[in-house]
Amino acid sequence: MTYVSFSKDKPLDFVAIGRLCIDLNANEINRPMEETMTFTKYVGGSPANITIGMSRLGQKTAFIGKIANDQMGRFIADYLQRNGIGAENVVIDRSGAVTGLAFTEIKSPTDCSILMYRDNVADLKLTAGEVSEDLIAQAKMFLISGTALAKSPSREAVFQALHYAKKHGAIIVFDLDYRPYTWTSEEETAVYYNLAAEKCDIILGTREEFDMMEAFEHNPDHNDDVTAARWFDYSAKIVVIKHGKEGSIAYTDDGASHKAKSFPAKVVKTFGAGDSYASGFLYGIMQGWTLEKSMEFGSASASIVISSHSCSDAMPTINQVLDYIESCNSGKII
Ligand SMILES: Nc1ncnc2c1ncn2[C@@H]1O[C@H](COP(=O)(O)OP(=O)(O)OP(=O)(O)O)[C@@H](O)[C@H]1O
Ligand SMILES: O=C(O)C[C@@H](O)[C@H](O)C(=O)CO
Repeated sequence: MTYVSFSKDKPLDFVAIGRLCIDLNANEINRPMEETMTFTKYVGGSPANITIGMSRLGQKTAFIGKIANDQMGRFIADYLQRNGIGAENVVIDRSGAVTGLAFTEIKSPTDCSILMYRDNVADLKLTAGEVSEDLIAQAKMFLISGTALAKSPSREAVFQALHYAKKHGAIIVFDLDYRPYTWTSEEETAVYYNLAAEKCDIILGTREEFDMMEAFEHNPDHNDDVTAARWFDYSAKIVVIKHGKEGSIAYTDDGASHKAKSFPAKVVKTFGAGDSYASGFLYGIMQGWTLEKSMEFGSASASIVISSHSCSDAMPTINQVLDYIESCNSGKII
């Protein structure tokens, strides 16, 4: 099934731009963070998680970003290298910026939150001049993540990268990834998200994220059909609206749509669902699978990750996802 056409002769399957951070996930779970004493450190950052997921699924990947010139930055660089993710355009900050931290609070399997330390972070200091056109020219698929639009110079770096991706015919994905604490106002967010989304072939977001983008639009019922239709007037070929445990719905520019259920999960934490869903879904689209099969693969990938303590480390292989789907369909996992 071909919803989007990839340039087969390009050497890289997937390149993303945005934040490389550190997740510090509480070890003492099912309690507030005030009572948490220890954390486990993982590489994090939504676009980084998605890239790690694509790499775990056997895709040739690379990342564009900026890391701190300290132990955390070197931890991230080493992890990318160990996971086969090209880091030639991961720039080391020299201004004394730090690594973004995401402390996760797991009060219960359904009550999780993230405390993000985002002041003076290296990832938002990537400049347009540091973005490699040559690297983006090699990518079949190029992903941007909304949080990178939150501040300059990262904002300009993303728009320059979008220009390169359009120029070189990459399929452009926008994972909305709205994190309010990184923005000054919903209006500012909506303006920049909409400007970026107009250039993208595939847009993935939650109902709430699309609601934020529709601050100046008329969609009082938060209707998914209305949301999707808007983007087919621009560059979009596929629009995916995620609804948590209720599943997801995807639309294509030929008027088709498909609703997918979520898979059963022994939920440890809810976050990481979106990143793993994205890597699984995008993997399916790259293989030429149908919406239905791609959404199934993404949904199963999400259930695996939310049943795990980490996001990045838990990103599954192809066989792990296929085994999970088979186990659910045969009733071994309910
Ligand atoms: N509790 C759950 N049980 C099973 N599957 C889930 C659950 N929550 C989410 N998912 C799966 O993950 C997909 C994406 O989840 P969600 O809609 O929460 O995205 P998100 O908010 O971007 O995720 P994140 O929490 O990582 O930011 C859903 O469409 C569903 O397939
Ligand atoms: O995206 C972030 O900065 C936080 C992530 O690293 C974390 O794993 C998460 O929230 C995944 O969605």
